[in-house]
Amino acid sequence: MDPDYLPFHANPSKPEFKAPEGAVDAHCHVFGPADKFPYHPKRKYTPCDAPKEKLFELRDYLGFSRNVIVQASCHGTDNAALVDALENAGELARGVAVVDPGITEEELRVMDKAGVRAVRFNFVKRLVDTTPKEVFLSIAEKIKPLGWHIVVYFEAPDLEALIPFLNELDTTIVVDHMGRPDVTKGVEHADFQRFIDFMTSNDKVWVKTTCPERLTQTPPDYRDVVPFMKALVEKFPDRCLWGTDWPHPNMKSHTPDDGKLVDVIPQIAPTAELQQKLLVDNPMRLYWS
Ligand SMILES: O=C(O)/C=C(\C=C(/O)C(=O)O)C(=O)O
Repeated sequence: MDPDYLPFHANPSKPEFKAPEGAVDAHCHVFGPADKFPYHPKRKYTPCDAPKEKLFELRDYLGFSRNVIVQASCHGTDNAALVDALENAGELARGVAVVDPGITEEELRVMDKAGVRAVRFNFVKRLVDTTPKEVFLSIAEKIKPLGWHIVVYFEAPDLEALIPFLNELDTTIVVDHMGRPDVTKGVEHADFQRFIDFMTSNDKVWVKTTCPERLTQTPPDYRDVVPFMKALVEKFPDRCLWGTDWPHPNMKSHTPDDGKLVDVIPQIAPTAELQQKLLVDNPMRLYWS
């Protein structure tokens, strides 16, 4: 593991918040173990091993029932660890893969059978090299027959330039980590309002109200991020997802306590109805329907 990154929390606290029956951790990863699922030679970071057994143990400990496991850049387009976890979890997990443009229909069918329901387009420059938009568009065409959607990961300054490309994608789009707003600018700043306007004018766009631990300027206090998460849940209650982002790769500021992340949920979704949509209805409609 890269020496300056922190491993995931060995003993997270038990959350005070009781998630509703069937709650879904809709953004998490499995890493390695490296001796069985090696990391990509062109990766930009090396995480600590974070195997499926630890993820499923955390799921149960936090009071959740299902996972949506997202391929991370450290495994590149080798989705073997992801597929292994999906096959082990059966109906309790779905996946988001990262694929090459040359992927075959048969390879896609195998992934779909395992539980993959989306591909991920990563635009975060510290994680991946630039992929030509034509390549992403060709992948978007290939997944259409399967009915998969597209998860996108970008940083707030990139949104304006990405909008024309995102508008070309005629499928559901799910934005990771709220498009990574700069929380020092406040909810009313033009940057976050641009994201809200983008979601308002495109009902195909969903958002993950995730990663206060990455966005906060006051770790491990996440109060500066809550207004952003809460605003999205209130404005788009039927198009929000929540996740732990376990095992929290590339964290340097602190080691997130997953139990404390769960306890942020009632601050952003203060009613049982909003919690049901955020944690059960929305992810079930998108990944298990
Ligand atoms: O885990 C996350 O979702 C966030 C990060 C990493 C990745 O998503 C990835 O490697 O694909 C990050 O911001 O470093």
